[in-house]
Amino acid sequence: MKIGDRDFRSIWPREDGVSVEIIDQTKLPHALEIVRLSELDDAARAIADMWVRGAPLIGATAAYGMALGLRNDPSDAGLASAYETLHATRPTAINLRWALDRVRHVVGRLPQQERAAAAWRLAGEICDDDVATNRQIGENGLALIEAIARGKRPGESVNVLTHCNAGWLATVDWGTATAPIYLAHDKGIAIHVYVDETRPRNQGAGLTAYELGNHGVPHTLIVDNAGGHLMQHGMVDLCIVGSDRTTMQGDVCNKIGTYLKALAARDNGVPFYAALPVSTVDWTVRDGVAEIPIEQRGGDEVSHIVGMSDRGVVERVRIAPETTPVANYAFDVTPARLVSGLITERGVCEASESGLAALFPELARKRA
Ligand SMILES: CSC[C@@H](O)[C@@H](O)C(=O)COP(=O)(O)O
Repeated sequence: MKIGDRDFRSIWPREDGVSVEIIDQTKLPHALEIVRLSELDDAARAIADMWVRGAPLIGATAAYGMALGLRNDPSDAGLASAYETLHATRPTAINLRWALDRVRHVVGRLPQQERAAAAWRLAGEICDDDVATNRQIGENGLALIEAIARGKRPGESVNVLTHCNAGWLATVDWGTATAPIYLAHDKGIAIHVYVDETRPRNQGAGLTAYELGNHGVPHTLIVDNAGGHLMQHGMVDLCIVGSDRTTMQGDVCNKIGTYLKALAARDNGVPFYAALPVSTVDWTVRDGVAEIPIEQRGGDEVSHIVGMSDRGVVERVRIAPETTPVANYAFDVTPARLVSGLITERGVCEASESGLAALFPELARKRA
């Protein structure tokens, strides 16, 4: 996707063939800073400190991290240690484990001298596949938007609400929740997006609004608590969110606050979809509420806000008393019963075990 005149992916290999570059997303939307990752620890830090974030991009970065680690130590111990270092960075997004398992499975069988190059090639394939997958998710989700657009009067927009950033910055390109939006907009369908700010890290305000703005998609930033009100007043036609881990029965784990949007959507008859690649499905987990580990992050993210002052300086300010105890749950689980459907690369299915199994029989069978 474009930033200004330049086409970007969210991660790309450098021509030197020994390092990758990423956009430091903690600096957006105020500054576009590109960071080079040359070592395993660089990749681990980029994920843990959320220079890169979003489930598919975490996986892609981890795959490159394995290649960088194996370059220094291709032994079995080096492979295991790279896996563990990267796996420990963030607990909830399953794409991390998916990418690490894939690399370990492929390179673990190779002679040590071939491992780093093979991991590097595989990381590139994971990135390319992610782009194609998201584009396909976009095509499949586009049909939902087109169906709503057909019922609109001339000049009326389809209003979509999204939470957090499941855009191209969360993937390698296109995004999951945003891919259908970008395709609809590019096709000339009048579409408008309500963007939840997504406290505490404000990925909606800082990243989704930035992306949509760069692509020329009409959008409005709202506070996290506004969604229910908008839905009550018929201002939202469709909710589309991403997912960090979806269980085999269709429970959707995503950024904290997603569940409340789904409840409001159900109460107001608004369709609520999650868009995700199959790499986000955890076939080992059935009940998301009981089984998915929810990341808890530092209290500073809640007790402070970061933004650019009118003087053009990025500042961090406290909004709660110094002694106030803080809890910072980063994700929640929306039970499948509240999800209208899952938009995947193979089509849209019911959020249920049978729905997922119908689209991905080979994976459902393997895990049964
Ligand atoms: C297309 S990715 C979907 C999710 O990863 C996204 O909605 C999300 O919750 C990201 O959380 P983050 O904590 O910014 O990594």
